[in-house]
Amino acid sequence: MPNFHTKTLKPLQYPCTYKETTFTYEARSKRGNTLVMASTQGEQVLIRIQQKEDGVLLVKGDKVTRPTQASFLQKVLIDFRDASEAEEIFSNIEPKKFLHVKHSPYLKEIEFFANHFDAKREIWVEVGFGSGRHLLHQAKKNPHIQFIGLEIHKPSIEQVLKQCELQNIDNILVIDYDARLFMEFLPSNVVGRIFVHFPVPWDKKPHRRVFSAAFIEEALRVLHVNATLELRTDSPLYFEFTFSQMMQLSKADVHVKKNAELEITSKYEDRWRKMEKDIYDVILTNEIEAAPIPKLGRLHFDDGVDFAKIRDAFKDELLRGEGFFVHFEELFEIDEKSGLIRLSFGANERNERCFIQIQEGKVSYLPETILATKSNFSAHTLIKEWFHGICD
Ligand SMILES: C[S@@+](CC[C@H](N)C(=O)[O-])C[C@H]1O[C@@H](n2cnc3c(N)ncnc32)[C@H](O)[C@@H]1O
Repeated sequence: MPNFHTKTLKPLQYPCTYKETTFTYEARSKRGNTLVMASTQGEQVLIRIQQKEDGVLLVKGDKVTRPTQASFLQKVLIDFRDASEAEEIFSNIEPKKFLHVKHSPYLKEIEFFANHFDAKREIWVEVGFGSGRHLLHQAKKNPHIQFIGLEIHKPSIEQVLKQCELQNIDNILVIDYDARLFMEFLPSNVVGRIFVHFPVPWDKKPHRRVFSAAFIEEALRVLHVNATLELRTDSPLYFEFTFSQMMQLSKADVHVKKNAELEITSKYEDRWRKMEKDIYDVILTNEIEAAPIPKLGRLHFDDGVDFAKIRDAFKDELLRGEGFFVHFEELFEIDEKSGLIRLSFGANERNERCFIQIQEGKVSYLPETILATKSNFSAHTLIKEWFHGICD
């Protein structure tokens, strides 16, 4: 992440503009950290100034506001450095130092699936596509199918997008998102096949596996009748675990194969075969048409709150619910009536890091794009109760 270190920053008068960047306000926390709200070319960026033990200030972009291009963050930091006449001790904010996943029309953000994705043709999903050999092979062989590739490893994403470009493959959408939570974003009965090939076995921490009762339930909802959820693994423990999860369904059509050949083998499969390991397939066929679900909206607050009351009651606090949590991390004050709360919340597997902005009593999330997934909604309800507990 771009950042610079300095011993001094000249205070700015807010709001002010320097070159193409506008600095709107500054907010301070009791821990001695500062946030500066900046915007450039229509993008909002929060700058975080952290007081280090040796008196040095670390200035960087806050992770919560992610501009669409890393270069915007660099620009804002350069303008802030110059506007506040900072003398850098260390810096890596000059352009061209950061590599990021290349822009591609096939790389999508979760917002796309929440608000714009229209399932016009049958969808096949591959979870954790890795080198992408299987995904690319299937996409070339089935041009009438819309593929969605889920992966959390950036170099693998980069590699598959490059192959799509080189091989003119236009029926794969790629998303950097945890597969355990992704299915919630798909409509019911639109998917023909879900491939989970050689998932990380997590033999010592089975709760981290992609497969769980909740994952199977969501997978069955998105699969159309006669469509399949397919696990391929070299781990006997993963195989037994998945099979027993499927056997807990009240009715299930499950097929099991050992050492079946596929048309294409992945890098992992090649490795296990060389080691003469057994390979297991577990294939669950969906037999039930699921009810449609509404599109996921965004979370928002209807009621106002009193910032001074919240500020006086605030402490670093962790609240837990079933499968979700809310962590109120730090409160920043802009003035008597306005401030920001930095928090993380949502599913235990994948949480949102964001701010709650309170300005003249009005409450909103920053960024505004927090989606009402099941876990986020439960956490949001807990946040509202917490506000009511303090303000009522
Ligand atoms: C062992 S590799 C297998 C890759 C590929 N399927 C193959 O057969 O070669 C597992 C892959 O799953 C990805 N992965 C792990 N957990 C994931 C999750 N929760 N959601 C999406 N992808 C995940 C990893 O980044 C990794 O690329």
